[in-house]
Amino acid sequence: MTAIPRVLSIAGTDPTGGAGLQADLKSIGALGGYGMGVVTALVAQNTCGVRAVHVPPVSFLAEQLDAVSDDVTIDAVKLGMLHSAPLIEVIAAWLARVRPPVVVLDPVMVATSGDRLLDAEAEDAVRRLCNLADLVTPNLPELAVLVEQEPASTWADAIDQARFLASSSDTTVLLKGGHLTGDGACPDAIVTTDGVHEVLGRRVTTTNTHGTGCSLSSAMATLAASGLSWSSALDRAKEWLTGALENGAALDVGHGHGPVDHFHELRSQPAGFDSWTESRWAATAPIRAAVDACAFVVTLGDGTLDRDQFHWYLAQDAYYLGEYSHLLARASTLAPTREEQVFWARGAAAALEEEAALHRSHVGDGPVAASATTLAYVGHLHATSGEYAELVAALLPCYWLYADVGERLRALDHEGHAFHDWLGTYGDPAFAQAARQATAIVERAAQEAPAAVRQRMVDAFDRSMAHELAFFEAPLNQAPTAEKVLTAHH
Ligand SMILES: Nc1ncnc2c1ncn2[C@@H]1O[C@H](COP(=O)(O)OP(=O)(O)OP(=O)(O)O)[C@@H](O)[C@H]1O
Ligand SMILES: Cc1ncc(COP(=O)(O)O)c(N)n1
Repeated sequence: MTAIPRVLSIAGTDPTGGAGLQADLKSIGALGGYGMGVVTALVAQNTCGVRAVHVPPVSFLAEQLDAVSDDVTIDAVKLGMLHSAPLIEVIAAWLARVRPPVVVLDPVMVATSGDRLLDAEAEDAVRRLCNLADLVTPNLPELAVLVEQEPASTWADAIDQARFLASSSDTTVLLKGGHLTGDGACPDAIVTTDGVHEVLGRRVTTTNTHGTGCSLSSAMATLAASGLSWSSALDRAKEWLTGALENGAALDVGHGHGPVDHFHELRSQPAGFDSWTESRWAATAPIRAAVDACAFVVTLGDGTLDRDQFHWYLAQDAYYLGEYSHLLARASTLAPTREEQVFWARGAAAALEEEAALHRSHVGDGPVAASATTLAYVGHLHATSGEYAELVAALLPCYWLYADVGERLRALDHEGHAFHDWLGTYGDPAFAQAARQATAIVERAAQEAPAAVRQRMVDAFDRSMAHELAFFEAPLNQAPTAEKVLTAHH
């Protein structure tokens, strides 16, 4: 597998670019993949509806599929509009032969406009195809057809149906709550026979919903091919898609159900937008440079670090993570939305698991004597914990800096490296995603905060950055220079 996953969409077309193959290629690109496309059906449609469908001969579908797989290694496949049973048979035979490592099936049946995109007689063939897919992404009416039941009217019923499909087709189901009506939530979930990973999401008030299902499924295929688990892929895809829905109307495309903005994350911020997190990141560049240059990080990277000093650092890290978990749980308690509550609670659980793993692997059972440096960092975090915005600003550097430094350390790893077992744990895409989410939460909090709170956030963030530097310097027992770096900068 390459760093840039090669993702093939097998789908119908939408000449207005909001759904089908065109939406898939944009989604794959937006999430960092290389997109390829095989056309099942040419659809004359726009944001108002479908006008006509032209299906090339089935033999031509087979020729397109072979043209791709004879030449290119495919890391993931997304299946969208399949039109009819003969096409599905060709695709099933090709899948069985080529066996791409990731297969996502979006069982497209009816467009948002109400037009059929799948022959009614082909439903059985789609049911059988579910067995060949690693992930199936039905909306509620499609799920009902697949399990041959009435459409679920509650989320709990929908989860039961998804569990039934996961079990009967031996697959994983991404259950989508877009068709549920009700409060401000718009939940999705990864459902397996073993459990449910829910992503609550917020419902966007917009008519730009054309192609959301296509976009989500191809995003999932791309993220899975990048190494994310289905749960982590959904966390990331949902955040991206919600932003795409929020920005869709500004595209001003069509008069019906317009498209979402797949590339919203790449666009420059509107004039006058001042990113709080970016400005703190830039302002603390001297501290980040000092972290990169400090002897601990340098010798960990080149493998010459003293083992005792490494173990001392890990023990401090274990102590820190125990306390950090408490503060993440506190952020969850103070969070203004369910989504943020869940994010911090998951972070708290992950920090505890990491602490336990460190004890098992390197630290042992006994209590850790926290150093003055560690206590100072933890004390600072506690001091910010009276107010949500301030606390999350203080918590962010641990996520962001660790992901940032980890990426560079990971690049130095190789089989014979003295710290191979440790460096290999850096660069986890799920952690990078959590760091991005934490950054987005802090950005929102900063945008909404009154000036005085914003100022306290600056202080909280910058001090945490300085404590991070001191933490990295402590194992080699250098005098902490964090204070100096900060003072010199201000
Ligand atoms: N108004 C909305 N606000 C936020 N998320 C939404 C909204 N509508 C749909 N979604 C999300 O979009 C994705 C697609 O969901 P949906 O249930 O609409 O599937 P679909 O019907 O297959 O989509 P399509 O509109 O392409 O047919 C899901 O992640 C869902 O939660
Ligand atoms: C080729 C094609 N594939 C899928 C959809 C479903 O998307 P939506 O339900 O948003 O119209 C579509 N309209 N066209």
